[in-house]
Order: sequence, then C-alpha cells, then structure tokens
Amino acid sequence: MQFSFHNPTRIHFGQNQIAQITREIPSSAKVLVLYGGGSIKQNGVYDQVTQALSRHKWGEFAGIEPNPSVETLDRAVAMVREQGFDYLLAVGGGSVIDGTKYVAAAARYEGYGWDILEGKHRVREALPLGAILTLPATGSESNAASVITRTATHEKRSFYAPAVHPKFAVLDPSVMRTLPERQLKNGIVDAFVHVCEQYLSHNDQALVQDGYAEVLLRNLKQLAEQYDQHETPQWRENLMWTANQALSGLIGAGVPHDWATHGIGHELTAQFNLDHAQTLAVVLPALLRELQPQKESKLRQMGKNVFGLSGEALAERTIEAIEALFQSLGVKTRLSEYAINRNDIVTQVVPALADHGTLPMGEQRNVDLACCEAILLRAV
Ligand SMILES: NC(=O)c1ccc[n+]([C@@H]2O[C@H](COP(=O)([O-])OP(=O)(O)OC[C@H]3O[C@@H](n4cnc5c(N)ncnc54)[C@H](O)[C@@H]3O)[C@@H](O)[C@H]2O)c1
Repeated sequence: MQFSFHNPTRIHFGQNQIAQITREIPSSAKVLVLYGGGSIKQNGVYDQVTQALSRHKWGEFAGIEPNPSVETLDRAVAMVREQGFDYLLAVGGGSVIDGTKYVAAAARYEGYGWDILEGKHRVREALPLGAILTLPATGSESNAASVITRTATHEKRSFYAPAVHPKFAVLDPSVMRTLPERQLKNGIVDAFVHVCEQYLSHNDQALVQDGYAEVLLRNLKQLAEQYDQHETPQWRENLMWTANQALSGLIGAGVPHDWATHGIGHELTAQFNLDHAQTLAVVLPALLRELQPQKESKLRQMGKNVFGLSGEALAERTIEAIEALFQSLGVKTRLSEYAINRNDIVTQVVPALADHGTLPMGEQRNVDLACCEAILLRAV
C-alpha cells in the first residue's frame, strides 16, 4: 500500500457555526456568495451568512441548479471577472459546491471552462473557496472533486483538482430541517454508494480503510432503519458527519477505487434527468451482479460485517440486502420504475457512453461498453 493523505478543509461542525465564516474569510477579500434555488432564505442560512459577512465586501449569484450546468456557471465566471471577486462562498448542497469549484477554476483560466471537464486544461490554480453545506450527501464540502453538466449536449462530467479543495466547510445539521424527504433519502443512498465505490473492490488488506468503511456503512444502514427519527438532532448530526466522512479521502487512501456505478449513473442523469442518487440505487445492484466473481470476497466480508449475514450464497444475499436497504427508503432500484426500457438503453444510453470517452471504467478497468450495456440491461 502506498499513499499520501492530506485533507486541508477545516470543518466547523454543529449549530450556529456559520458565524465562523467571519474569521475564516480574510477581511480584505471581496466575496461572491453562490447558492441555488433559494431554500437558504427559508431556513435562516442566508440571514446568518449576511450577518457573518457584515464587515466584508460581498455580492451574490443565485440560481445554481441541481446537476449544475456549465451554461449557468459561466455567467458566474463572467461576474467574478467583471466585478473582481477574489473569494467564493458556496452555500448549498453538492450541486452548488461543485459549481463553485468550477467557477473558482474557470475564473483563473483564459480558455473555455468546459476544457477543464474534457481534460484539455489541467487545473493548477483557482480562487479560494469555502462551503456552507445544506444537504449531507456528496462530501463535496471537503474534497477536490466536481461534477458539471453541459445541458446543450447532455453531458455530465467530472474533474478533480487539489486547487479547488474548500479552505473550510461549515456543517450545521439544523439546516437540514427544510430538506425535502426525497433529498434526505437520496443523501443516505449517495453516501452509501460512495463508501461502496472505495470498499467493494478486490482489495481486502487495508484494515484501517476497510474497518472505517464498515463503520460508515453500518451507520447509514442504522440511519435508514431509524428513518422515523430523522427530525431529531442526533439523527441529523450522524447523517451529516457520516456522509462527509464517506468521501473525504481517508477510506479511499491507498486502496483500489471503482466509480463505474457513478460513471454509468452520470449518463442516466444526463439523458433522463434522474437525481444522482436515484441512478446509483439502480446501477449498483446490477453492477455487483454482473461483476460478482471479481467482488465475491469483499461482498462476503460486507455481508458479515455490515449486514450480519452468514451461511450459503453470502455474496448474492449481500447484494439483495443492499437493494432492500435502498427500497426500504422508497428509492427505486429498477430503470423500468422510471419508465426507461431496453430500447432506451440500447439506442440512447449506450451510444452516449461510447461518445463520452470515459471507458473502460471500474477498479480493474474492465467495465467496457459491452459490460456497461449488460449492467444497464440487468437494471431495467
Ligand atoms: N463533488 C463530489 O465529490 C460529488 C460526489 C457525489 C455527487 N456529486 C454531485 O453532486 C450533485 C448532487 O448534489 P446533492 O445530492 O447534494 O444535491 P443538490 O445539491 O443537487 O440539491 C438537491 C436539491 O435540494 C435542494 N436543497 C439543498 N439543501 C436544501 C435545504 N437545506 N433545504 C431545502 N432544499 C435544499 C437544492 O436546492 C436542490 O433542489 C450531483 O450533480 C452529483 O453528481 C458530487
């Protein structure tokens, strides 16, 4: 095993921690606050931000949509350049934070920002940014990844750059009270699949990473089972911290990663506008069935250590347990439940996957186009 691990995001966790941004953002900075559809004006977050920035120079950019589009974000890039903002503050879920990372990088690049998503420009510098998280799910608040959509061409792509790692993140679980239940359930699924992408591989030697991944998976299973407590502070705190830890780098250090579920899922969002987590709940069980031989040993380990299973056909029953967990939250596990059929897969999704040049995917780089098609057809 070999890795370098550094997570530079300072985390302020708990109620009333938004006030910390006064000290986190240099007083000389000119701050652009970026947010989405306006829920922050209903749950008191916007008021707390304006209060905390009362001595800073600042402006705002609203309207970053779920699955943020480069078309919207380029308007923020232009605003940054025209008005000389030099610090960005993302206030929202993964979409706003990812979008802000793109703005931070594109504002420091002379060419067309989409080059970053196509790998034509490697991001080495970006404006500094901080994040106030309003939806626990993606871990974007303390990682260096960003996923952006180009609406015009139905493309959803990602980039990774240490330069866009947030300087700080505020995780106040009380802001979750205005979250629609669909988003809360999506958050559990998304965090669960993030852990699986880093844990369910052929590697079974990393005791720290595996042990911590199993704790996170058991937490998420328990939070799903105790969903009736989702309005309690303890439930919210545990989900927010678990979802953060699921993708903050530690469990993925030095171990093989998969991410094929995400790669295929992004295509389903780009084509059919499904929520990110909805695509993951459909793809993961199908992918695990298709690739069961290479993941057999880890699936058995997960069955024992996460679901408390034993006996025959352990790997298969583990996949069934994952599927049942998603279903218990009311998150669908079949494409046909979204009225997507075999013909849609063959004529729309498979050609799009072929076009976007991200193949082969997976921990062993064996998820090629034929394998993607087999996974998607299993998922119908
Ligand atoms: N950067 C990463 O590491 C990473 C990882 C996984 C997924 N992603 C990406 O993140 C995006 C999904 O992000 P997400 O799941 O956090 O959802 P989101 O940010 O898209 O938000 C979903 C909806 O919830 C609303 N919302 C957010 N907080 C709210 C609150 N407190 N009250 C009421 N409504 C609220 C938003 O306005 C939006 O309508 C996708 O584009 C996905 O591909 C990024």
